[in-house]
Amino acid sequence: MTWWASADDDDEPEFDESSVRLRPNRKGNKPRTKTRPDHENALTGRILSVDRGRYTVMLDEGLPPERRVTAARASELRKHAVVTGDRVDIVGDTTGAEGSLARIVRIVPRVTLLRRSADDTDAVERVIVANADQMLIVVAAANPEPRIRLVDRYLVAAYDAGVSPILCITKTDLADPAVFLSNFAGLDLPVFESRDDAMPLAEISAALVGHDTVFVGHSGVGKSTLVNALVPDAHRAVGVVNTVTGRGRHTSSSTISLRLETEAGRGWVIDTPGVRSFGLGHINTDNILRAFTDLAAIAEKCPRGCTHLPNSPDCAINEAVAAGKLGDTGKARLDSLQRLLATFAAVPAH
Ligand SMILES: Nc1nc2c(ncn2[C@@H]2O[C@H](COP(=O)(O)OP(=O)(O)OP(=O)(O)O)[C@@H](O)[C@H]2O)c(=O)[nH]1
Ligand SMILES: [Zn+2]
Repeated sequence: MTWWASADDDDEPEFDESSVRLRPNRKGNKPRTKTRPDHENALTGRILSVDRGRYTVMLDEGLPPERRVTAARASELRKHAVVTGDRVDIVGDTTGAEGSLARIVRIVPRVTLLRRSADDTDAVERVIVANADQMLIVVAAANPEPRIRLVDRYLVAAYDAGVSPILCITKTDLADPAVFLSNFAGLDLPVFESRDDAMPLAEISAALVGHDTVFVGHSGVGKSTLVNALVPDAHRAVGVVNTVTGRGRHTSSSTISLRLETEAGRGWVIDTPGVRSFGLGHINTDNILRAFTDLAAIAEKCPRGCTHLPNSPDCAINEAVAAGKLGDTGKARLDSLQRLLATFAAVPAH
């Protein structure tokens, strides 16, 4: 379905994206505007960054080459979050000239939507990134100490959003990450180990080509170091965005899309310096199980409402593992699943 705003909206005043709040558990974020297919001249592009109501849009390839256009939401879209990674149609002044401002009149239906609650009890949710298909979770082997629970939260958020997680453990020069990594042995989780004097850039790049990968991780884990090594002009790109929007240096705390260029192809790195953890108030546990395809098939034989936790009566997965049917791998998988489900179960009801 296509959603259009009216053609004659005035540009909206500045609007702080962080204050856009959505009702919980709503599927997607579809603007409820009337269908107005009168934007035949609309150009489609991708939101690279958002800064207080101004969006930097990179037009699709084939359109004026990689033109970056500053745009604002048409008024009928103003209650709907438009976020980094969104694909949008824009009209009006799409020249990208200094001081020009185009209007966003349509959000192309999203493939994925990464959301978080402000905290676990928050009844509202925030949209972080649209259309990412991978999440690179960056943790340090030490300084700061890695936290299993935080990684679990990222994993739960990724599985819920239908985004494939990848783990990158940095600062392996400071500590051996083997014990920490053993916690994730049961997962289908590619793992990269990195130290700043020997970063596996070719391997990480290869995993990112052809994907939109959102990087998450606490401040200080070496995320910027990694992003700058992967995308050498990352700093320049940030500078360009700031110049175009004419705003200060606040983009360092916002989500930004950076183009990854490699000999093997291109991809997108979506840096999220401001997102430190994901509240899980909006999560649907079924989505966590769905990420464990092997176990999900067995869970079809579970009783209705089965939590699949260790004390769950007649749980088919627990029974299969206890009977040794899935071997050691199955046991590790179940341990991982149960830890993630417990992460969610620990969330207070609201
Ligand atoms: N020992 C060691 N230090 C590292 C490594 N990678 C990054 N660092 C250092 O860790 C500190 C934090 O690195 P950043 O890249 O700024 O980390 P960040 O996660 O982007 O943190 P913010 O910039 O605060 O968001 C810096 O002093 C880096 O030099 C590593 O592999 N080993
Ligand atoms: Zn079960």
